[in-house]
Formats: sequence, C-alpha cells, structure tokens
Amino acid sequence: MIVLETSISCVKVLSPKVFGDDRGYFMETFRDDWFRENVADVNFVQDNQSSSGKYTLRGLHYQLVQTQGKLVRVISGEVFDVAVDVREGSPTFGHWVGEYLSAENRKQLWVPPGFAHGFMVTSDEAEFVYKCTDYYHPDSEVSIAWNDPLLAIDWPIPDSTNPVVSEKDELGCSLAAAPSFPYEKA
Ligand SMILES: Cc1cn([C@H]2C[C@H](O)[C@@H](COP(=O)(O)OP(=O)(O)O[C@H]3O[C@H](C)C(=O)[C@H](O)[C@H]3O)O2)c(=O)[nH]c1=O
Repeated sequence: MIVLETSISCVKVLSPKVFGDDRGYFMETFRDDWFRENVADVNFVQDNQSSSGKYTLRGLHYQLVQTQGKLVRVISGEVFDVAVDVREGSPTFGHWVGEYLSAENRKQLWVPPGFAHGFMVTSDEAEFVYKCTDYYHPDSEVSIAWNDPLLAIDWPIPDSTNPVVSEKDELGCSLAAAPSFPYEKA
C-alpha cells in the first residue's frame, strides 16, 4: 500500500498493491498494523456501503458526537470524493481535498475526524464502501451545503445538471453557520 499526500497533511490517499495473474487480481484493502503505523493509530468499529446513480451527491456530513474518521473506497464505478476541514483554528479550516476514487484506480481516501465528508457519483452507478472509527450518531449529524459558495467545491457536474441529493442535504447549512470542532494538531 502506498500513501500519497494531499493539500491537507492529515488527509491521505492510499493506493493498494495489486497482484494480477491470469485469474484476475488480489489486493489487501486494509491491514490494522500497517494503517496504525503509516496513517493513523485508530480503531475501526463500523463498515458502511451505499449504492448511488450518476450525479448523486451524498454529504457533506460529519458528527459532533462520536466524531468519525472514515476510510473510503469505491468497488464499482467512480466518485469524486471530498473532505472538508471543519476544525476551528485549523490552518486549513474550510479547505477541501477532492479525489476521484474508482473500482479501476482502487484508491482509498483517509478522512480524519474533524472533517466533513461527501462524494458525487461520476459513473452511471457507484458502490461506495467505507470503514468508520466510531458509531453512527444521527442526533449530532451536521449537513453542510454541497454548494456552499465559501467552500466553492469544484464538483465535476455540468452547469445545466443538478445533483441528486436527499431532503436533509437540500437543507444543508453553510460552513460559516455550522458548529465546528476544536483544532488539535495531529
Ligand atoms: C450514515 C448511516 C445511515 N443510516 C441510515 C439512516 C437513513 O435511514 C439511511 C440513509 O442515511 P443517509 O441519508 O444519512 O445516508 P448518506 O447520505 O449516505 O450518509 C452518509 O453520507 C456521507 C457520504 C458520509 O460520509 C456519512 O457516512 C453518511 O452521513 O441509512 C444508518 O443506519 N447508519 C449510518 O451509519
């Protein structure tokens, strides 16, 4: 597994070693000891999976209680995946990282606690799977508007197309109005 840096130091892209042969391929998608040593010393307690059609946009979400770190990847199709720094006092507060994750590139993105997360599907459909470092806590979930002008996230969607979003995400708030986390240097 190779770790690639992003414009926000604690957000990492992981690229797995793929063993191909005449049957197909094999790759290790997660190793606890390697991850603790090379990315973050965390426990994962919940795995999630979602399936979405083209231009579906899920996010930008985070939890104030049981703040979740997420290790995300795509097993079918392609998404544009985004992590936004929502840590009050962080030198990169309000900055975002965007990465194409796909079944083809097999890349993973590590989204640490303290970040809002979302993705938009760029293929006809996408199966999205991810590990979380804490349990779902819907009562403390915050939804930041995907099109917050202060974030100015460059979603790869034609101007004439609206993304498919949930009612909850339609009502997402601006980052300026969202509750944040105290910044603790990693
Ligand atoms: C997240 C979650 C949801 N649910 C239930 C609650 C709803 O009945 C249904 C759909 O939930 P929601 O619309 O919040 O799903 P997404 O919009 O995909 O939410 C996710 O979107 C972005 C990409 C994230 O990073 C988060 O993991 C998560 O917020 O699944 C659960 O039972 N457990 C869970 O952990």
